[in-house]
Amino acid sequence: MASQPIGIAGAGAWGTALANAAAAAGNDVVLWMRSPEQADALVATRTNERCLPGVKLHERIRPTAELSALAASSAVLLVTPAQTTRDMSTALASVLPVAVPLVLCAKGIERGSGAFLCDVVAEVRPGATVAVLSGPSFAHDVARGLPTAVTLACRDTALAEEMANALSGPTLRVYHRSDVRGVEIGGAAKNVLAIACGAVAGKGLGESAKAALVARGFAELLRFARAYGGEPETLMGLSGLGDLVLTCSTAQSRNFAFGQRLGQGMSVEEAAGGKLVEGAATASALVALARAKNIDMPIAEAVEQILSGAWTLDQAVDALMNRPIKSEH
Ligand SMILES: NC(=O)C1=CN([C@@H]2O[C@H](COP(=O)(O)OP(=O)(O)OC[C@H]3O[C@@H](n4cnc5c(N)ncnc54)[C@H](OP(=O)(O)O)[C@@H]3O)[C@@H](O)[C@H]2O)C=CC1
Ligand SMILES: O=C(CO)COP(=O)(O)O
Repeated sequence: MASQPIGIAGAGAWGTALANAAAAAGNDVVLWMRSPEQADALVATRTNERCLPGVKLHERIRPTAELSALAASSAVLLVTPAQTTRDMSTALASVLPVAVPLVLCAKGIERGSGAFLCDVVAEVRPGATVAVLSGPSFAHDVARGLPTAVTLACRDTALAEEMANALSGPTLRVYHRSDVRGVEIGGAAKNVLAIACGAVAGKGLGESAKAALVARGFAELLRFARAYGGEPETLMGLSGLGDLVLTCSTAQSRNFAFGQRLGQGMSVEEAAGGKLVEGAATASALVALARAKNIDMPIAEAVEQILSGAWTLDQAVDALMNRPIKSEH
C-alpha cells in the first residue's frame, strides 16, 4: 500500500487534517479539491488558511483540482459533506479503477432517500470496496498532532487491517473492524444527538440534563444500530460512544455549537451561521428510518421537530420530560 499514494477527495478541515496525518504516517498523499484556485493557493502557500488556519501542509502532500490525479491511489478517502456522497462517488467512479477502495469519512445519512452512505456508494460503484473511517476526532486536534484514535471498518478484514496500519502514525491511532454499518450509524446519529446536548447547554438547563441526554441518547443509538444491523460492541467503541461523548461535550463541535445557539434563541438559519452542520442535514432521514422500524428515539425526534419548526425548544423539553415513566433500558 505504501508504494502508491493515498488519495483524499475534499480539502476542508477534515480532509486536510487527514492528509497531514496520512503523510506523517509515511504515505505520499494526493489531496483533491474542487476549486483550482484553492489548489493553486495550497501549492503556493503550503497551508489551507480558509479551512485549517495555522497548519502547515506536510511536504508529501500534492494538492490538485484534477480528479483523475486520484486514479493511481491505493485507496481514496472521501471527505466531502455527507450529502455530496452520491455526486462525489459517481464522479470518482468515472476516474477510479474499481479495485481502488473508497473510505467514507463523512458522517451522515442521505436525505430524501434515507440511504446509508455505504449503500449509496454500492449503488453508484457496484463491485467496489467501501470502508468507513469514523471516531472522536476534531480536525484541529489531529492537525495539531494531538493524540487521537479512530476506527476504520471494512468487510474485507485483511484490507481493513492494512488500511488501518497505513494510516496510523505517531499521533493518530487507527483501529480496524468489520462492522461497516455499526461504524457509519454511530457517526451519523451522534451528530443529531449532539445538537440536543448543545441546546440544553445554550438554554442553561444544567450539566445533569446534559449527562442524561448523553446516556439516553446512547440508548437510542444502540436501539437504532441493532435494528439496522450494527453490532452493539461497535457502538460501545470509538465510533459510537467515543464520538458521542466528544461531540456532546464542547462547542468545538459544530453540531453542539449549532444546538447551543438554538438554545440561546437563534433561528435555525442564524444558528448554522454558514457552517457545515451534518446533524441538521441528517436528522430527518434518521428519524424517518427510526419510525419505519418503530424504534423509539425521542431525543432525535425532538431535534427533528425543532428543526422543522413544529416544536419550540420548551415544547421539546416538555415532551421529553412528560413521557410515561418506564423501566430503563
Ligand atoms: N471537521 C472535523 O473535525 C471532522 C469532520 N468530519 C466529517 O467530515 C466531513 C467534512 O467535514 P469538514 O472537512 O469539517 O467540512 P468543511 O466544511 O471544512 O469542508 C468541506 C469540504 O467539502 C468540499 N465540498 C463541499 N461541497 C462539495 C461538493 N458538492 N463537491 C465537492 N466538494 C465539496 C468543500 O469545498 P469548498 O471549500 O470548495 O466549498 C470543502 O473542501 C463531514 O461529514 C464531517 O462530519 C469527521 C470528523 C472530524
Ligand atoms: O465528528 C466530529 C468529531 O469527531 C466533528 O464534529 P462536528 O462536525 O460537530 O464539528
